[in-house]
Amino acid sequence: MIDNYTHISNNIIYIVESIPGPKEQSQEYEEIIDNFNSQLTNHCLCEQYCLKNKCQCLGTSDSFNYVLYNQDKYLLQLDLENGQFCTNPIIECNDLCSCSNECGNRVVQKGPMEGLIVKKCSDEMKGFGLFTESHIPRGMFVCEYAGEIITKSEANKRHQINAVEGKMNYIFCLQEHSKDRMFQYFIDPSRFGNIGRYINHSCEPNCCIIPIRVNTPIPKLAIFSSSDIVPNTEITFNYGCFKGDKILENTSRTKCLCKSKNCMRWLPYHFY
Ligand SMILES: C[S@@+](CC[C@H](N)C(=O)[O-])C[C@H]1O[C@@H](n2cnc3c(N)ncnc32)[C@H](O)[C@@H]1O
Repeated sequence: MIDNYTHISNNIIYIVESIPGPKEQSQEYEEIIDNFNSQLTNHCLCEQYCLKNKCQCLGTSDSFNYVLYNQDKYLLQLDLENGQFCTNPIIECNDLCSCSNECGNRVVQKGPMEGLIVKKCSDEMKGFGLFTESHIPRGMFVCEYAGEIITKSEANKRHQINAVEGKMNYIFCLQEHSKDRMFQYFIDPSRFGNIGRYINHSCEPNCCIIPIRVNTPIPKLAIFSSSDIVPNTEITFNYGCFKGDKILENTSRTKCLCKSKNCMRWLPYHFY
């Protein structure tokens, strides 16, 4: 993966992809390590480009995951019936696939888009934010939200420490539902992270997070534009994208400064 970005602060270590958090004696941690080190067995035998209905990787969704935009740029496929992004699980072609590196089912694995910059937000309380210098069409892969993959108990511990020390919270919890099971992944880019760690919340965001699998069973938290974005705009997503988020007014909560018309006033709060 190519990623030419760096951090503005020397205290944060730049990683291009998520890595396991510090060693722990727990079954949950062992599962993280097992999954991190395993290769998805699913792979295709396509020649050069993958074809719908023939490709094993696309076989899990009944359409292409991405559509060609221009040259070698691809956009996330929209569900034509409702105009939303498809919610099928997305698996990209991987190291075991026989298709070429130019196959259109390889997007997130190629790294973040160019033209992203980190700068102070006009509202100082928000700290830094991620901005785009170029136009972004709807459905474009912006970057991953990469950090340490940690257990639920480590996430809770770090969350409490952040609250006591008045530090910003960077932990993102992804919940995936499969039949009657629920899977949770906790990603913390506060110490080890990529450019995605600077993305602020908005109640009317221009991006969304979509879990995408490449080589391993652990999904990448991929940030895609959910609308066309003009140059010099701040990149945002809604931090509270799952049921169970409570919009309670509470003095310990962070006031939302997104300034959107439908602002919910507080940052979403997850009970893990
Ligand atoms: C993932 S970080 C985003 C980058 C961060 N602003 C920085 O300076 O590094 C999340 C933290 O940024 C701040 N933040 C993000 N969105 C915000 C918003 N809409 N209003 C106020 N603070 C926000 C909160 O402190 C939150 O815990």
